[in-house]
Amino acid sequence: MKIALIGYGKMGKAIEAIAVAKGHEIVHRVDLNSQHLLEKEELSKADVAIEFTGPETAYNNILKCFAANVPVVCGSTGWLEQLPAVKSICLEQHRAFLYASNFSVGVNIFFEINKRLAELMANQPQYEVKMEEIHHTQKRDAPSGTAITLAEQLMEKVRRKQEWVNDEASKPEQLSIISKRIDPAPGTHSITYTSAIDDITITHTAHSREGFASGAVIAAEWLKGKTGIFSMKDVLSL
Ligand SMILES: NC(=O)C1=CN([C@@H]2O[C@H](COP(=O)(O)OP(=O)(O)OC[C@H]3O[C@@H](n4cnc5c(N)ncnc54)[C@H](OP(=O)(O)O)[C@@H]3O)[C@@H](O)[C@H]2O)C=CC1
Ligand SMILES: O=C(O)C1=N[C@H](C(=O)O)C[C@H](O)C1
Repeated sequence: MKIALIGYGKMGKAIEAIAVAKGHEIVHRVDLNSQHLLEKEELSKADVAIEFTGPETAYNNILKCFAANVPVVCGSTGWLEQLPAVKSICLEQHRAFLYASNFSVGVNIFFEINKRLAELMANQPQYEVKMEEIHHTQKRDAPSGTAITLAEQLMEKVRRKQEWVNDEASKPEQLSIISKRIDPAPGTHSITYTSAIDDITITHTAHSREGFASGAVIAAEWLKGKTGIFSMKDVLSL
């Protein structure tokens, strides 16, 4: 498979190592100095694009992939307000798009555990709940995209929490997400339910970027030749 890597930083390089080891060809490595590779004629040489740049650039890069009719796997976080627009353009233009706030198999299983635990806690108001995420100091967005996904899943079930705040909660209906930036943490997410009697904590700790990168390559292999909007739940049949 011919892959265009849009974003050739920490993730782009980790994805390249795994893709090449699996026999894929990297046809473009796009960073800030090689924006011409996002032109239609260049991008359309790829079977699939994998986009890991950052919050300010993801939206335009995805639209460039749509313009070139290249399926796009996007892992950039911090741009979720533009996600509805991307989805409607994808459907209008019959393109292929797969977004995940976290591509690791472990975190996608953790998402399912989070939903089930939240379901069990829905009618247990004696438990207060809060979240914590820890990442390296180069991370530009807070809270992490993964933490936002976890918070949204939790609030869907635990209706006493109505909004997340990236701070200590000041109102009972707020869900606190505390963000810590400590090197070299690749990504740790915890959810803790606390009552007067006990605590329950679930934690996912990434040991490296390998899980995110290999999940993105699996997603790209899966997306090639498809049309529509997908998630890792589709890829992993969860
Ligand atoms: N969904 C997931 O599983 C994961 C998501 N992420 C997310 O992925 C994103 C990237 O993370 P990471 O690799 O650590 O970040 P880095 O800062 O290491 O890399 C970002 C790369 O994007 C490039 N870039 C910036 N702007 C553009 C642009 N307009 N077009 C093309 N390339 C551009 C940068 O180029 P230059 O070097 O020239 O500045 C750099 O190569 C973040 O949003 C992060 O949160 C990270 C890990 C896992
Ligand atoms: O920027 C990172 O590094 C990571 N970003 C993703 C996020 O915002 O959730 C996924 C992972 O935790 C690493």
